[in-house]
Amino acid sequence: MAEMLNQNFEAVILDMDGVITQTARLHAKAWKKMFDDFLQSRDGADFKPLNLDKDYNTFIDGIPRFDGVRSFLKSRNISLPEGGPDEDGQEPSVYSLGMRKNEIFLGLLKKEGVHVYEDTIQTVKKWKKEGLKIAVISSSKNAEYILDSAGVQNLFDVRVDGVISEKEGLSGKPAPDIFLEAAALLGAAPEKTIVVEDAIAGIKAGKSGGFGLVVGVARKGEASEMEDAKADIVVKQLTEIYSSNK
Ligand SMILES: O=P(O)(O)OC[C@H]1O[C@@H](O)[C@H](O)[C@@H](O)[C@@H]1O
Repeated sequence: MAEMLNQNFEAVILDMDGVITQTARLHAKAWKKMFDDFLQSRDGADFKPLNLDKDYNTFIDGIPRFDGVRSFLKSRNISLPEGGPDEDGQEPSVYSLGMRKNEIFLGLLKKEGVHVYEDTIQTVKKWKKEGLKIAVISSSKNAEYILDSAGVQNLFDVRVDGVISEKEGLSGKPAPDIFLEAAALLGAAPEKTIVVEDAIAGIKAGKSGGFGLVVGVARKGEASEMEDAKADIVVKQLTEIYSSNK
């Protein structure tokens, strides 16, 4: 592994939820609660609940909020209106379901707080000392708030999140746009840049963007799906990567 990193990389771009902060689990919990409530009210007691391993990882994880709603509904052949901030909120729509999920997510964040993964913080500090430029990216519109709450905002030279992506018209993962934008802002060529991801959509985005190394972080042992998505290396913790970048 050290050999693979011995290639004079200039920069690292890390995903936030699940790589830097322990918030991926809260997103998953909020999505499940929102969709299970919706499916139950639509289909009654026999409803087929959202399966976190299959449905969440395949259709929702890592992608922008309303893309996640659309993608899961499509997987169940459910069609809903788009809706929007001006609707009365009574009828389910892509917008109202997405906003309901965010309400549940923010409630969980408030209750549980934001915690970081120490292996990531330690590794980022080491990379910074070695002279690598570091960016954080996230599909989430809550990224700035989460990084601030965790007190780690200053570790990163650049941030491209869900709010910025919308403003700039960037396509969501698995499109590579968010990573390419972060690399451009860092002034680093993609082939000289490492991408660190925990979601399959993010690994696919890193690969299609032509990044020099795509690292999958499989904290719960989901390594084989990451290998299938062509991650260059898969680790359980970032401290497994020991590079002097020389
Ligand atoms: O709804 P938000 O906070 O803008 O986040 C969108 C997505 O952000 C990603 O980082 C998460 O992995 C997804 O689960 C989440 O749905």
